[in-house]
Amino acid sequence: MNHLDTVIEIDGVEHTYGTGAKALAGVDLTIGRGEFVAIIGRNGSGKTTLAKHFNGLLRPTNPGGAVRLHTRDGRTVDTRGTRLHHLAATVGYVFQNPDRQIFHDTCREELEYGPRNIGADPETLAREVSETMELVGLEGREDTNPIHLSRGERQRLAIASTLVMGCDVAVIDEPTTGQDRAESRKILDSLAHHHALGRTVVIISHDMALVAEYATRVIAMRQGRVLTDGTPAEVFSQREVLQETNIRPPQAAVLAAELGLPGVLTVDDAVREMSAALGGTRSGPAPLPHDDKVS
Ligand SMILES: Nc1ncnc2c1ncn2[C@@H]1O[C@H](COP(=O)(O)OP(=O)(O)OP(=O)(O)O)[C@@H](O)[C@H]1O
Repeated sequence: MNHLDTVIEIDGVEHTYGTGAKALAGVDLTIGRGEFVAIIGRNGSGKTTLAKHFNGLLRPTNPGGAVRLHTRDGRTVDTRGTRLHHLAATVGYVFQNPDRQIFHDTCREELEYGPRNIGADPETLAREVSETMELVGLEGREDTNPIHLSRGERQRLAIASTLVMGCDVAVIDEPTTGQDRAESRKILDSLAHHHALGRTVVIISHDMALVAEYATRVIAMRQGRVLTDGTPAEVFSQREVLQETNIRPPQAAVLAAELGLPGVLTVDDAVREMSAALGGTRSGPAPLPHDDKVS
């Protein structure tokens, strides 16, 4: 990836909390424009601490560590020494608990608040609010009080209130925790629509099936360092490496690997590959002959 494509640069970053807990033990990576990145790893491996460095919510605690953002207008800003609201124009952050960032009496006011503060004119504001409500599947709920939304809808509203700011990178900490399958999918679909507009998305997730389906890049963390980093296919094929951080690849991938079908990540991939292996069509699974051995 060339320098122009880079939007976030993490350079030798360590972070030790005041309690003495060393959450990041030396991280180097770059996030490129247009990536859909999933950060994975067991509890306490440093995912949230790393993600909070992306927009200056946390800063490196080692003098040699640096986080630099490359803005759309060609500037490079170091998060150390730059005020949070300047950094927020490039990287928006959605917290794990949506209720931490919902304050207004209607969804419309919730979405209008940020852009109005940075001087959006009424016409642009109205258009952006309506486009973003549609993007997250909440169209028609503009006048609803957020307390009447389900938890999943509030999560989508919190995401929308970040996306509406037009930042280059949206970082969402555990967007699907506590959501059922259908709602998790709606949340990830919203992020996929945003990504399709050319934006960069970074999620922290424990849901490997969704990570495999939506992310273009997976960064696995272990004990404050990057354990492995690559495409979902590359990362999830390293089963022994992932075991070091207690991550099990998506079940479809594990099953397919056991059946000798590498490169499978999702249930759809598995159906297609198994169907082909059994001599069926690519459009659906062939019936399994009774005496056929598939392993
Ligand atoms: N505010 C804090 N003060 C002190 N220690 C902290 C703080 N936040 C996190 N830690 C510690 O830093 C380490 C990394 O935590 P972090 O929350 O970044 O990990 P994580 O991978 O995001 O975990 P989880 O999946 O549970 O959210 C852990 O040992 C944690 O206890």
